[in-house]
Amino acid sequence: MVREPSLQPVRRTIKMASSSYLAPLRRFCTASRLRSPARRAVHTAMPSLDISPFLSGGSGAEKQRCARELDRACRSTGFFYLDGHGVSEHEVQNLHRLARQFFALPSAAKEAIALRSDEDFARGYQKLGMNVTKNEKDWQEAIDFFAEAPTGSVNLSSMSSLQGIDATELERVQQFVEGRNRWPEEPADFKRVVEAYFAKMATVGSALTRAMATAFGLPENHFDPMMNDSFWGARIIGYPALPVDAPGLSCGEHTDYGCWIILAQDETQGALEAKLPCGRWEAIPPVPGKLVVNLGDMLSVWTRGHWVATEHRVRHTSANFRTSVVYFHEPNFDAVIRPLDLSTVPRPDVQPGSPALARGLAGESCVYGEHLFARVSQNYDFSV
Ligand SMILES: O=C(O)CCC(=O)C(=O)O
Ligand SMILES: [Fe+2]
Repeated sequence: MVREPSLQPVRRTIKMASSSYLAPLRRFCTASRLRSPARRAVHTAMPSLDISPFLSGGSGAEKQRCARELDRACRSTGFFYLDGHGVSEHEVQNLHRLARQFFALPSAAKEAIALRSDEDFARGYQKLGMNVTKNEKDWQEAIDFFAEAPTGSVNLSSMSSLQGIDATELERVQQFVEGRNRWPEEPADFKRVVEAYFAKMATVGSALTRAMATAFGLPENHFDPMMNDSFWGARIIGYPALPVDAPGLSCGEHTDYGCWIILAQDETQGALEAKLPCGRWEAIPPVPGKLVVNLGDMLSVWTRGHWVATEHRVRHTSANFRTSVVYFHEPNFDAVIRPLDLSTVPRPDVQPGSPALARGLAGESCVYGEHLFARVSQNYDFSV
């Protein structure tokens, strides 16, 4: 017999937070302000989580502890370091080596896999200035990847905002969903290594999702129907130093769109920054052996903002060429996301960012693909 998920523990957890959600955030901001600058330089105020209980068969007690820690981190900072993820430091360094080799190629070789406005407009290489955040050019180049949905496998008719749109626009969504990734021929082992890394990230993302279900007192597989065909995304990003007179940033202030964003930074210090609940920007330095995780907008919908999709940005001002490999573990494209508990008071300061997200936060259904498509469509400037 399939047991109906009990929402009781969820209600309890979320209600407690809704009445006093600012308290842990205030504590966090005060505590991190009190740290000495020297301590902050080598360490960081961000929490750490060991996900291994959910990746490699931990005991019930270990999983409960991990889920509690996850809940705490997601309510306070919305950013945390990840241990026990199964990726060695050697693998991460190898990724960065390949990324640096790719970005060092002559532009013709990189343009051979350019992202194209007449194809799916979202997969492939973007030269410097092509990526845009909030209408400002980002000082970065990148290769973007998405899941490759088999033809006809995604149910676009479930997307309410698509019902009134014209055929051309619908065709664009279809092209986006069913597009194919563009892999460079050089470096020769790029595709093999990167695909293997993405496959590992998919298992890490699933483990985080099982931990989330446990944190809410739900069966571990509760989110499977919405996440079992993840429309994942990934970016391999190269950042030259940000010129002092650049109009934008290396990557402008934003929240990410889906669920779990898993970041492998290179060794550059002080580039990635997250906005703490008190409004202060905090550097997220790389820590050897650890990955960084932040939360996307759909986790905000499920929890009505009590798990924080934290704003972040990159300001890479030192002279080296920085690389970062970002994996987005996301819901299925046509997944319907609704708050887990409609009696929870939404957190008042969450910015909707798209009509679909606004509906989700208000408790109506929000189809992930609608939100994603709305946000991704604003990300590129094809005129450069
Ligand atoms: O470069 C980084 O470390 C983060 C980039 C980022 O936030 C993004 O691509 O969404
Ligand atoms: Fe991001």
